Amino acid sequence: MKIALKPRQGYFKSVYNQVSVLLKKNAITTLRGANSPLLRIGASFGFILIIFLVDIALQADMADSELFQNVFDPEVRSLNAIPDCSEDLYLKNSDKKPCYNLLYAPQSNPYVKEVVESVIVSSGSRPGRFLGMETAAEMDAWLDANKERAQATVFLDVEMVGGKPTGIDYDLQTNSSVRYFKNEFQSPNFFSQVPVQVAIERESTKMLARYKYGSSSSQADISWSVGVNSFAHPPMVIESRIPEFAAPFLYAVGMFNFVATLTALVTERQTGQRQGMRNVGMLESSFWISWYLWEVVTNFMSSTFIVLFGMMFQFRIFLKNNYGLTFFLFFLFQMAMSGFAFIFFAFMRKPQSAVSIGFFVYFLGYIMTSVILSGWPYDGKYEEGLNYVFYMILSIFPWNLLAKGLQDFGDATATKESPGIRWNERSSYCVTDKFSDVTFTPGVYTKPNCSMPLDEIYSWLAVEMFILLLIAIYLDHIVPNEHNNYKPFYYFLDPHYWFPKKYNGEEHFGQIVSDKQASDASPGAGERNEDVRREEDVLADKLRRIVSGQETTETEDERTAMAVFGIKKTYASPFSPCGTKFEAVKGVWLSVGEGQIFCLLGPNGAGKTTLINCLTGTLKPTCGDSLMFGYSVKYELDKIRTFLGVCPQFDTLWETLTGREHLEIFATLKGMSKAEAKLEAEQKLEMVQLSKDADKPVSQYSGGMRRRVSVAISLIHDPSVIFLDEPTTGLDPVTRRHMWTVIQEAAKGRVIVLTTHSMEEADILGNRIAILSKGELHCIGSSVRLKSNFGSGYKLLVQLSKERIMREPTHAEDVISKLNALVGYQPIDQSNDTLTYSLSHFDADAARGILEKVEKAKAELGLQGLQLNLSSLEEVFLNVARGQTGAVVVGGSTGVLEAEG
Ligand SMILES: Nc1ncnc2c1ncn2[C@@H]1O[C@H](COP(=O)(O)OP(=O)(O)OP(=O)(O)O)[C@@H](O)[C@H]1O
Repeated sequence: MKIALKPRQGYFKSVYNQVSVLLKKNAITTLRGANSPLLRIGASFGFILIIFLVDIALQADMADSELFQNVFDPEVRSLNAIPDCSEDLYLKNSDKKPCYNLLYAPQSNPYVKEVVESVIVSSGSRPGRFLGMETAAEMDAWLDANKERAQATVFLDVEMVGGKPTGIDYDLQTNSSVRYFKNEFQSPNFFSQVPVQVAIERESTKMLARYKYGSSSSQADISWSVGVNSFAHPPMVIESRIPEFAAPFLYAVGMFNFVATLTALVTERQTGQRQGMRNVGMLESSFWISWYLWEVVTNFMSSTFIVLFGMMFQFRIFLKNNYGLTFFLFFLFQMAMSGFAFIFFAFMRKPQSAVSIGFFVYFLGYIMTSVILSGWPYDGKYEEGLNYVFYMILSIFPWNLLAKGLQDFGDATATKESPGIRWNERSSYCVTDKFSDVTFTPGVYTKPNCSMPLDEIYSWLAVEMFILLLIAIYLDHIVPNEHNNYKPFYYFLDPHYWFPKKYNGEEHFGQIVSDKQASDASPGAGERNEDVRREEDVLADKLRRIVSGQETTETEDERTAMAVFGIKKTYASPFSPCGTKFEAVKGVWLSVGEGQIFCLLGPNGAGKTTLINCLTGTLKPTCGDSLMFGYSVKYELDKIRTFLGVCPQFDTLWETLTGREHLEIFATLKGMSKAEAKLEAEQKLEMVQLSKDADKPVSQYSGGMRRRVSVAISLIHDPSVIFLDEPTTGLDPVTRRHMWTVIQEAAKGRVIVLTTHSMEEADILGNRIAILSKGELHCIGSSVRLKSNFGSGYKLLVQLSKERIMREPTHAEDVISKLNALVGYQPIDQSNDTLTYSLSHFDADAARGILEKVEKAKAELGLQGLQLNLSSLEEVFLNVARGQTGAVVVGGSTGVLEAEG
């Protein structure tokens, strides 16, 4: 029958209430958890501190240089000596051949030779370091063939008048490679060109003077000494190089939030918390909105702290640029990174991988940002050729935009006089035109040869943060989740996704009926236990009546408040459609009446949890469906969830939330108001005897206490159908008995499906019991019925009088023959004075009838005692479990749906 659904809140009200409570959950778990805000604030502070210290270290390093010191009397450097190409200039060629200080030409000219020899002597060089040639072309060819072997070349053209040299023209070429040695980049001009030039000029002049005035003339004695030094100067202002190295550190702050968000999301899914919330009716929109808003809150906080700490440490990029601009850059960057975290979430199964993913993303971003900081592709040429493609592609990654923004902020505050960027200049400061066309206004920062101004960066990041969220939601639908549920990639194109198809009972159940007919006709179908077969037939008849229109899903029928029609579940990897498939549940039919507790027993791996997951909508069954109070699980799950309570096999609780907070959150998700949720939490905590510990975090609960919280959650908001998957695991005997009372109380007017490995529990609680093994139901019925069908049934134990047997040796034979006549069988065992009769073929009434007959003859036969025993459920369970190997004892049957036991 269809039950009236509880009045539901409107969609927007539901979303509002659910989002509020989910935000509260996120706030509490973050505040109390390992990802405490202290860590996030600490990350902002820590990285800004690192930037500050690195800046100080760099400034100290620069301060050693003469440039940054007061120089009153600069040191004069003598330029007389030509440095040795190997020892002073470290000219190393790859083939390790000797190097030369100077190549000269023409070597056949005696005046040239004279000049060069004087150069060698005056500069104290080794003669082997000078190589003579004939022409300039010869020297060029030598240089081409001998890389990095010569420091300089000189071609001297000697003018001759009257057989005497009167003047010299010379061409000097020097090696212009800049080399790093002696801890600095050495200027080739200073180190080689000027000394060679000075030496050639000096010795040429001396040689010309000697020939003009005669070598003995005093006029030929020319003194020549050159030295260089810089101007005396005040120290140069040491400029901060923060913009050059801060980007990776500030990017790292954003990665903290990224990893924290990813870990929290994946943990929520892996532990089953997300599914648990879905089971009580959490809307997908509430889930995503709550996470998104939570990201807004945390990223707002984190960005504010970055800016505040930056200002506290007196960084010009935070002090001189508009605060709003720096804040927005970090905030929008972090929001876009949250979008990336949501995307990774769709693919991740283990929260531990979040850190590795974080490292990978950081490393990727680090490499990319190094390129961005070199100025490409956000320069004036961004529209040229392939540049535009890279411009677009690189802009997709938020870290590149962060690096560009930081670079602009840095450039705008490069010196103490730099004005920084003001709010209303966020677009105009960046000028694409070539430098020459740019108009500079004093006090206004202008960046020439620039594209992607801050305004555009914000737009890109803002669009990204929404688009990445949409992509993440889409991926969340199409990537198989932890239960292998997923939608086809084109799901949003299917009109039924937006406007659900009206569910047609006839069409839908018609398919199940024809599948049933086909399976009945298959070989081995007749070997099923008769009770199981009868259950199937009764339910299949009901379906046929629904299909033929004689009955509707709403037809009053208390015995089938919940009816399961041929549920099958096959597990197969969606990534390998050709892989092996495994049928965990092989077509189960069963019904549970209103007010009944239905116990589902079975060995490990029998398929109990899979069946329960199919019935609660956690798993999509491969075939079949189920009606709960007239509603189809396949088509009307959202309605069913309003009257469904689920206690999963494993507790899906948040370690940092208290028992009370759990109950309040789940009650609100189920649609209760704040005040109602509070009251409900109080009542349920009392019901499971947790009131005393209600305000302790779950991390301080024992296994049994956690189990009780899970049971309490399943009882919230008066559900009509409750699934309890091993609810009493880990409870002590006293608490377990109390829990049994709770379950029995809860069963009134409801349907309870319970799985347990405790036979005692099933015996006491179960109105009906079914044993599932290897995905198939092997028996179904009351405890008594199962015991008589699958156990050794009833046994009658008769105790004879010991004294009489001693006195009259024939007495025993006499009594046995009379008893045999009364019972109708021979005893199966006779030990001392006790006879055991097997009544395995008798049902409870017949066995009781025999007991009564023997009871009446008790005095006449002089019997000491009588006992009627029934085999235990454990024996039944073992028999059925063993029965899979062929030893099942199949008993007779009476009606299936009668209220037995
Ligand atoms: N996601 C899955 N993919 C593949 N096989 C699965 C999956 N989940 C369960 N199974 C398999 O289905 C079978 C039934 O598992 P299920 O958890 O339903 O058993 P169970 O009766 O609840 O066992 P237990 O008493 O140990 O809880 C097992 O063989 C299990 O290995």
